[in-house]
Amino acid sequence: MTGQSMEVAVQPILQGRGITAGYGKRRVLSDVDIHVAPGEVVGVLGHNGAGKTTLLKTLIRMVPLTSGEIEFEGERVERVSSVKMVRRGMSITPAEQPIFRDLTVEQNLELGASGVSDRQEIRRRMDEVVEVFPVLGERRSTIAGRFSGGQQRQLSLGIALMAQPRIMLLDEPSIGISPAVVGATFRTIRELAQERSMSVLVVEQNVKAVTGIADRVYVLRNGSIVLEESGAEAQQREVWWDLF
Ligand SMILES: Nc1ncnc2c1ncn2[C@@H]1O[C@H](COP(=O)(O)OP(=O)(O)OP(=O)(O)O)[C@@H](O)[C@H]1O
Repeated sequence: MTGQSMEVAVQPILQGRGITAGYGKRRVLSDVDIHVAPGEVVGVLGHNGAGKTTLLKTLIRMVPLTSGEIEFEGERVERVSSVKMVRRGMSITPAEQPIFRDLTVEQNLELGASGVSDRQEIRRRMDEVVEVFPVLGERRSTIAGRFSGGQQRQLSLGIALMAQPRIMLLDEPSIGISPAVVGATFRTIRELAQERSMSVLVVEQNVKAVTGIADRVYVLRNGSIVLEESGAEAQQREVWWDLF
C-alpha cells in the first residue's frame, strides 16, 4: 500500500486484516486491510475487475478466505455463515437489482424484514422506509418489475433498510440511474448513516458521488489497497486515473 494507513480512532464495527481471497485457485484479493467505524461512510473505488464486489462478498462471508481475519463488532467471523452475518446486522445490496420483480413494492419490503414476525413492527419499519423513499409509499401496490431502474434501486435500498442493519454494504448503487437520482440517493445514504449511526461501506466507480459523501475512501487496484485517505482529501484530488 502506498498511502499511510490511517489510525483507527474508535473500535471499528467491521475490520478486515490481511484478507486474501478468491474463487478456487483464482486469487482476487491480496492482503487487504480495511475497517469501518460505527456511523462511518467508507467508499472503495476501483476499476472493473479490481475486486470490489469480491471484497464485499468476502466481508459478508459469501466468498471464502484463503488467509486473513475479519472482525464484526469485536468478534472474529471468518467461520460465520453469510445468513448469520445478516442476522447479526450486516446487509448487502448487490449491483444487480436484488428485488422480486413479480411481487409488489410492499411485498418486497416485507421480505426485507423476513426475520421479524411482529406485524406492527414490520408496519413501523415500512413507514420509516417510505418516509425516506416516498415513491415506495405512493406506489406500494405496484409490481416491482414495472419500476424504472432508479426506482428499483430505491426499492433495493428500502429492502435492505427493513432489516435495520448496523452496516450496509452497497455494491455500485449509482449503476443504471440518472445523475440527478445518483446525487439524491447518495445524499440519502449519508443522512441515514448520520441519523441512525449506521455504517456504510460502498463500492463504486463513480468517484464524484462517493467522495461527496464518504468520511474515508480506499482505492482498490488489482485486488490490493493502494490508497486510503479522508473524504475531504479525496474531494480535493483532481486526477484519479493514475491511481486506478
Ligand atoms: N464467481 C467467480 N468466479 C471466478 N472469478 C470471478 C468470479 N467473480 C468474479 N471473478 C473475477 O474476480 C475479479 C474481480 O471481480 P469483481 O467482480 O470482484 O470486481 P469488481 O471490482 O467488482 O468489478 P466491476 O466494477 O466490474 O463489478 C475479476 O477478474 C473477475 O473475473
